[in-house]
Amino acid sequence: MSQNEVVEPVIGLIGGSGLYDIDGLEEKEWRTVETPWGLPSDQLLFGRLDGVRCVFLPRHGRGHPIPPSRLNYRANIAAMKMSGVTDIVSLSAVGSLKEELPPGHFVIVDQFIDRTIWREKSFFDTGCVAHISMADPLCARIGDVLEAQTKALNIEATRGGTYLVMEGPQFSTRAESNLYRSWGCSVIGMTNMPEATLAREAEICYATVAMVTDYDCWHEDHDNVTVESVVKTMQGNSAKAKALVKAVIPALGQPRGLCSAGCDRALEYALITAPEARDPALISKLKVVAGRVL
Ligand SMILES: CSC[C@H]1O[C@H](OP(=O)(O)O)[C@H](O)[C@@H]1O
Ligand SMILES: Nc1ncnc2[nH]cnc12
Repeated sequence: MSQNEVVEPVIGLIGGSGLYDIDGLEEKEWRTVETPWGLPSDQLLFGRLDGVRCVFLPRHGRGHPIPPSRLNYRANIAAMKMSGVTDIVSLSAVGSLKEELPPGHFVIVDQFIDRTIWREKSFFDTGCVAHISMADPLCARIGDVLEAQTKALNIEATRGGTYLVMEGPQFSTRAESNLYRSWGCSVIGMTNMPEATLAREAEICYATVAMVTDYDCWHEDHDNVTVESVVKTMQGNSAKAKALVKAVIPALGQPRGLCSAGCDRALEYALITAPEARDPALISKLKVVAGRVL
């Protein structure tokens, strides 16, 4: 990868609760992509929007059969990488932890607090150890595009905010919800970690549009979150989300240089295992996500 390299972006879209397809895709084709970590949540939908190559994955599978803790996050991200994806936009339903972020509002998240405990969080393992930086876990370059396009479309959106990732599948207790509020978190959901970490390990730029569907369970003037309330609000959100996607893809899809935020070089100084101490079987799996540095 040279500093003068021209990248022809391929845009990955991960659709969350209530977002199971993309409007306006041409040359559409669902394809099975098998990875060294198994199968992703579903087939991937390949297509083009305004000539830009796109790959869509319904995070929980079509019909939403897979809960957050059982998603094969490694296969989902590896399948994106194997499909040539350079930039991922994650679309996620979230609860609001702040009065000023009402249902219908979008948050272009810039931080995470990861409270998940059951998930495989790295492609790397015994036989090849890597430590990437997660100081800035989301791609600010994609964030700039999302911010500009929400403004252009008059979508109420906030740039910046911390997404608390809980294990689920149960929603939070009120004490937990208030604890996360006291930590200054903006929104809560169950899926964006380890998705974002794995994207960074795979050197794919990743940004999240968190679409507020409810006030979780802390707000005295609002009912506690239910699946029904999430689905209902997402039905209202999905037209806006689809319009945003349609605007963002051509903006992100222009040929460019290396990512100004550096996500595409995340592994540059991350590997610590000496070549002679590496496990050949693991290295051969890792080639599809980290081949650039192996
Ligand atoms: C259906 S409510 C809970 C569910 O919705 C969110 O999913 P996603 O991030 O894929 O939109 C949340 O994280 C939970 O998985
Ligand atoms: N309140 C909430 N908690 C966790 N995940 C959510 N997804 C949508 N609303 C949520």
